[in-house]
Amino acid sequence: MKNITETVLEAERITKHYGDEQVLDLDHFKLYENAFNLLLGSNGSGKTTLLRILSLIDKEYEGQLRYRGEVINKQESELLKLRRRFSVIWQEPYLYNGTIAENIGLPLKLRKVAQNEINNRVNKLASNLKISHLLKKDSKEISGGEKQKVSIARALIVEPEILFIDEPTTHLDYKSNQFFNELFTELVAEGMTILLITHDLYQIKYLADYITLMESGEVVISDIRKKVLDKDILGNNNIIS
Ligand SMILES: Nc1ncnc2c1ncn2[C@@H]1O[C@H](COP(=O)(O)OP(=O)(O)OP(=O)(O)O)[C@@H](O)[C@H]1O
Repeated sequence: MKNITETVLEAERITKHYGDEQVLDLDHFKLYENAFNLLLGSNGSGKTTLLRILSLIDKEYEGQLRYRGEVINKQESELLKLRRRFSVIWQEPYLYNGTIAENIGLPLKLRKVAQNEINNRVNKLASNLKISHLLKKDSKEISGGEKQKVSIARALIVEPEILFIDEPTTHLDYKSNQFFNELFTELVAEGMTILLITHDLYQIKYLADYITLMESGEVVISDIRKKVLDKDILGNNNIIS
């Protein structure tokens, strides 16, 4: 059993409102370093809302976040520095106008990496992800599943310290799902921290190191996989698809 001890991100007493409606009321949330962290909960329980806050995309909340023990300052320049260490893969992939190669290389371009190095890294990653045949295509010319693979490549190209993934498997076939499950597991073994929102039974039963279960904007269970599964939460069919 893996030793899960170091937290890389922590959220303390976070609340979030949309208008008058309170959608998050979290006492504490911990993201464990070098671990496969899963976030579970039924539709509307607040998972994506929490992911947007932890990945520093949404700063309209009350409470505080800590990165490696230090309180995160909400100043834009500070947030940008940290955001550059994170990547997010969304449930609905969004590609920009241009070729697939340009889409995958964009985060490196924004980080002012030289074009020949961008080309080399894009080619290598595309080959690893078995999407080299898509590189010259226009972003409007590919299927939903292919778009999701490209958005995964765009997230991985910067070799993020933390990878946030919001249910990426909707558009993927069985084999592609297996492929990415193996890939994400390897990335964690190599030192990446992953936070994955999922309803997928296989990922819950076999891939998770640490599981947090949300209900109505609150964390109701938070523990290592074995202890959570011992509580038999999977009987709640709103958690798994
Ligand atoms: N932009 C928004 N404006 C108003 N309410 C919102 C907005 N985004 C989310 N909500 C509400 O916040 C609550 C939490 O939504 P969230 O998307 O975080 O849930 P979730 O657990 O990710 O759900 P799902 O499994 O369906 O993706 C829901 O009640 C939702 O209706």
